[in-house]
Amino acid sequence: MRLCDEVRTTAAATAARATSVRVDPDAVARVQLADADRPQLDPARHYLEGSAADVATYLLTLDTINFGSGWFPTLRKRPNCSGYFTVAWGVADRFRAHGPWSNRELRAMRADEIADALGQNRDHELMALFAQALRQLGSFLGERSALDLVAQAGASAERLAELLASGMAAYADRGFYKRAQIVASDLALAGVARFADLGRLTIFADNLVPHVLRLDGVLVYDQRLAAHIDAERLLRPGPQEREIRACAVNACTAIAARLEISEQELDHLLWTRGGAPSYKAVPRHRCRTIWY
Ligand SMILES: Nc1nc2c(c(CN[C@H]3C=C[C@H](O)[C@@H]3O)cn2[C@@H]2O[C@H](COP(=O)(O)O)[C@@H](O)[C@H]2O)c(=O)[nH]1
Repeated sequence: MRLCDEVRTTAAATAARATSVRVDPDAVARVQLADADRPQLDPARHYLEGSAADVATYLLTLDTINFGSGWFPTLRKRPNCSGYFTVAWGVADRFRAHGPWSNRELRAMRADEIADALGQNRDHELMALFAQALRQLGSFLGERSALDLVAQAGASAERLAELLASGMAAYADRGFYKRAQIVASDLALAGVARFADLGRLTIFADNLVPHVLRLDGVLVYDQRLAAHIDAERLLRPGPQEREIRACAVNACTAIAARLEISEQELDHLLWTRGGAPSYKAVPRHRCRTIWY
């Protein structure tokens, strides 16, 4: 089964038997999106000014460590930056100062080096996970560049996601493949790759999009789960956080179809909406995982 079909099938099955989360069909029908500008990458907090090859390497490097939301409250953030933007900006500044890490340097990546680049404590456990994921990327690439990998995917975002998910345990987010899918989306947003099938992608199931859907009434959490999250207690990886992500994927397939936009575009609109103060004021679920 193709990757995007696996995600949709898994999400529909998980949502159908979910016991802690349900999708409110009336709220699905009411979702409206402001005419937010088209998805774009912030050019200050992302490295977009280099050659297409270096920007592609930057985004593949960044999306390999585009996780850790369960630890973000413990990260040292840059001013006015969320956890993700702190990481994105830190990697961008490393590329501006020293250029990309070579594949050989990725294979030798240590927690100390990535922690220093991101301005974090060297003994932070997320830095060890980032280093491990980057070492995997260096081994997976071998002597290939990011653009070599894109060429191998033959203008297919789904094929690129499949190459990543089958090539690295760090991308094998079974049933969701959030980071494997977002790589193609980010490469396309940066204009360094073109894909004919971005419409095949699902949303990128993280913790922010479901949070926006919850506050907009689309996802309804049972009382115990809601109380756990509102108390800012960590959610263990497992059935409940998978139900949250699966119901978000499932709901967004329906919302995107109704609004006649792609799930990739819907994801960005909802994710961007999640950056608003009213959404940030309410706790979202925190799960310490390498998937998001
Ligand atoms: N669904 C979805 N999840 C996304 C992104 C992005 C960034 N995408 C870039 C592309 C275009 C935009 O302009 C962004 O610059 C990060 N994340 C996830 O969010 C979480 C962090 O959140 P916070 O704690 O607030 O930093 C974390 O799990 C991270 O993995 C996205 O687009 N969609």
